[in-house]
Amino acid sequence: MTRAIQDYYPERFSHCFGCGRNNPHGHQLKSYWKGDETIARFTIAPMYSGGVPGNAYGGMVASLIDCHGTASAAAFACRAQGHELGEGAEPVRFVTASLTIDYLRPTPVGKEVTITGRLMSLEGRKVRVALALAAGGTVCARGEMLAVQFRE
Ligand SMILES: CCCCCCCCCCCCCC(=O)SCCNC(=O)CCNC(=O)[C@H](O)C(C)(C)COP(=O)(O)OP(=O)(O)OC[C@H]1O[C@@H](n2cnc3c(N)ncnc32)[C@H](O)[C@@H]1OP(=O)(O)O
Repeated sequence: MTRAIQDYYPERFSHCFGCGRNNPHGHQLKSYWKGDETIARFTIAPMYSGGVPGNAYGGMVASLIDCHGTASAAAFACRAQGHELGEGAEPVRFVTASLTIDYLRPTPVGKEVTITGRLMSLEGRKVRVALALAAGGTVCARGEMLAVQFRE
């Protein structure tokens, strides 16, 4: 299988609770290209239940959208520079400056969900990404992110 976008993050930036491959206690979300968009798949464990059993709590939904969004921003920026992840220099890294989430309907636990990302705009260090989390083909939450390229 193709390497995930997060697998290209340098070691020192791979400790994120949501998507760091070096965080054994975290979710280790993996995001991939799907055509011109990005996709991640994840099954939320029942322990992340919200107030209603069977439904995920909102922070978990936001966390998945957040980590997929920053990975997508890095991939979109890389491709816009004319190369793919893993080619040439280290990929640029992005952090979330702003994230809005619309919770449209409950997100189930124990079932695979998909998180997709679409490039909205790219302007200097700023990348805007439209995000959606769906279960069984039904969109449960939408997000919009402003990711800013990290100044090291
Ligand atoms: C945590 C560090 C990790 C680093 C590695 C990541 C690896 C990946 C790991 C996975 C990560 C998982 C994901 C996570 O959880 S990432 C963790 C959650 N996010 C953070 O902790 C980020 C905290 N914020 C910052 O560090 C700074 O504010 C950043 C770096 C974002 C910008 O500060 P910086 O001094 O660098 O730049 P700037 O202030 O000149 O702004 C630049 C431009 O952006 C515009 N702007 C800024 N904010 C907003 C806003 N809220 N709404 C609208 N616009 C905003 C601003 O007007 C300007 O526009 P323009 O005037 O140029 O047109």
